[in-house]
Amino acid sequence: MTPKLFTPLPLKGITLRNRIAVSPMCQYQALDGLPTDWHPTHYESLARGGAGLVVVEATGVSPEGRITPACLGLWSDEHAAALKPIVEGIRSGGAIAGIQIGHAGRKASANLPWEGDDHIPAGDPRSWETIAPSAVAYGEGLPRVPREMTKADIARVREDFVSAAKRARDTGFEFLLLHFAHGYLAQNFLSPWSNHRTDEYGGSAENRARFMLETLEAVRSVWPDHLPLAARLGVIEFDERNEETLAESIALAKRFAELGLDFLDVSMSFSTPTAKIPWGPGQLREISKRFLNETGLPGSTSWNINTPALAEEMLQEGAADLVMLGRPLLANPHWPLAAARELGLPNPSSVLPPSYAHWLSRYH
Ligand SMILES: O=c1ccc2cccc(O)c2o1
Repeated sequence: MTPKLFTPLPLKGITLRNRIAVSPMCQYQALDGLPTDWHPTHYESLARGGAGLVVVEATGVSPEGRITPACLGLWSDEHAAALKPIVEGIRSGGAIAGIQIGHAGRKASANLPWEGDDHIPAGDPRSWETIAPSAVAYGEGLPRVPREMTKADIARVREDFVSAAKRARDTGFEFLLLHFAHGYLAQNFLSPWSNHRTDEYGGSAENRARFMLETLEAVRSVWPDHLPLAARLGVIEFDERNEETLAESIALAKRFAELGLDFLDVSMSFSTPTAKIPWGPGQLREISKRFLNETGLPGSTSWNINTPALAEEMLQEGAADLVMLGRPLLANPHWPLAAARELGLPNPSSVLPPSYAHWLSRYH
């Protein structure tokens, strides 16, 4: 029988050829938000390696929304045009082209992970002002206190998401993933760790979710109905209020579905350096299963899904409809071939393009 990992996944008007997605992974190779020679090769090789969906990395909806100065951006028509060859390369490799758009909030203006993974000092010409719901720093290597956002800031950033979504649409991306996780701006609004506002954007769960709800609704109005609109949501902080946070997140995901969200990627919140994250194989498996069961949304999850067998188990038990893989695909862009062989897919090399597959099935 065909392993579920290699069955197609219809999502609105598109169909993924299998359940393997390249999770958005920052490459830190951009210049002023524009792709360099690195990006087309990186993304096309992953598509040619057999993944069903390739999601381009966290892309800033504005210059100050980037995590680092080397992150991609989608704040101008020039940026959109520069991403077009990457869309075409992913498609020519046989995969669906997706993109994650976001704003880094209080984690913005940072050095590359291998160059400190910390805030660029305020006096450094490479740095920029960071903004967030409240003037509360993340801590540890990201100690800068962000400027509290005004209502005008909130409206501007929401419109930046809408503009980036329109550009992603017009550039040919067919899967849009809103970055509502990992301690970035949208998560900064949702989390009590970072949101101490006393206006309608702070306090209750409803108020803390307002930025996400308003942004989702605004993006939905410009994202084509026949294309899947997705969100990566940080559903748990791994702090003292996990059950409360999970209940709030499930209620929020149901509201997302009412507003037209088509797909949910279950991830972590990363709002505090004190989080006690239970690192390990399939660490979000049970949480993701609960989310998909209780919300009725199709979805995915990630984080240490590090073997084909684990990926297949998670799909079979309904913990995910799609697995978002990061490091396994960095280690081996042809991971789908290894998985096809391990899971016993008939003619496993068929997951690769004919120029590779033909020879892999001959001479033995
Ligand atoms: O969304 C993101 C973007 C960058 C990033 C980098 C390291 C670990 C992560 O979880 C990340 O998540």
